[in-house]
Amino acid sequence: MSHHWGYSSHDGPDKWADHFPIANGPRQSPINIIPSQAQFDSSLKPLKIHYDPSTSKDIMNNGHSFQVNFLDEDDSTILTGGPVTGTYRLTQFHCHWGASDDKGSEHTVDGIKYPCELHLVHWNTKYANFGEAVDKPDGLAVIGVFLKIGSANPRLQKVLDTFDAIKAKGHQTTFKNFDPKNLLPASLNFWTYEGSLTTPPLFESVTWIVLRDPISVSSAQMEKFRKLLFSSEEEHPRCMCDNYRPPQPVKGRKVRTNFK
Ligand SMILES: NS(=O)(=O)/N=C1/NCCS1
Ligand SMILES: [Zn+2]
Repeated sequence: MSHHWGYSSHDGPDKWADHFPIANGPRQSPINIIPSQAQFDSSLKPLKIHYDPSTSKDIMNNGHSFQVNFLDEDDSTILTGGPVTGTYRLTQFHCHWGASDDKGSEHTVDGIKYPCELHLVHWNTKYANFGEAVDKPDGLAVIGVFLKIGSANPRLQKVLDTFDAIKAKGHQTTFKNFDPKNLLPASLNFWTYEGSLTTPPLFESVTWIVLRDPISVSSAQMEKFRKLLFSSEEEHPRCMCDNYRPPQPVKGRKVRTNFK
């Protein structure tokens, strides 16, 4: 039975352990990244990202975030290299953000919160599909990209333009020929560590690849994220914001980097 969870005081991150005890596990995400304590690892290979825009399918409001879904029946849109072994297929991307520009990211850097964090979710093709991979220790690889307040980002605009159509929970609309590679910063310098989903069921199945450099987003664009709703059309409207989990205990884990 799927347990209801959310981000408010009665069903938010502080309550998740009630139904998902792994919330207090040894490799939970997100974490606060401390660059001075991260270790350069020369054995890390360059991150290889091959995304085919024709695999983008639709965009939906799942009541926790917006989510862009991809066709993942073949190796058209994949991640290889970096910290991962083998081939991981992109299945979806989504974001986490705050009610104001001073918070919203899940990972933090030296305690700094960004207003938004993008997650590109990939699953290991050694497993048959996402559902098989999602709870395996090497099942997923998620690329995290920080968004920083600055000039409006034209590459986000196609996503933002769908928000009126997916305002309420459960709404979905087609979203074709979108290339998520355009949402990545110029540099693929990253921090990597072994972690978990940051939303229930919080499986400890994610190799995190957090890019060092942010992409830009304007305050006006952030205001459009905040017009989305956690609630369905029948419910009292609740603004979709502060849908982020705060940093979790590192518990001795090492964070590696591919840059000095
Ligand atoms: N935020 S997250 O990407 O770690 N959480 C997820 N839950 C299901 C697929 S990705
Ligand atoms: Zn996420």
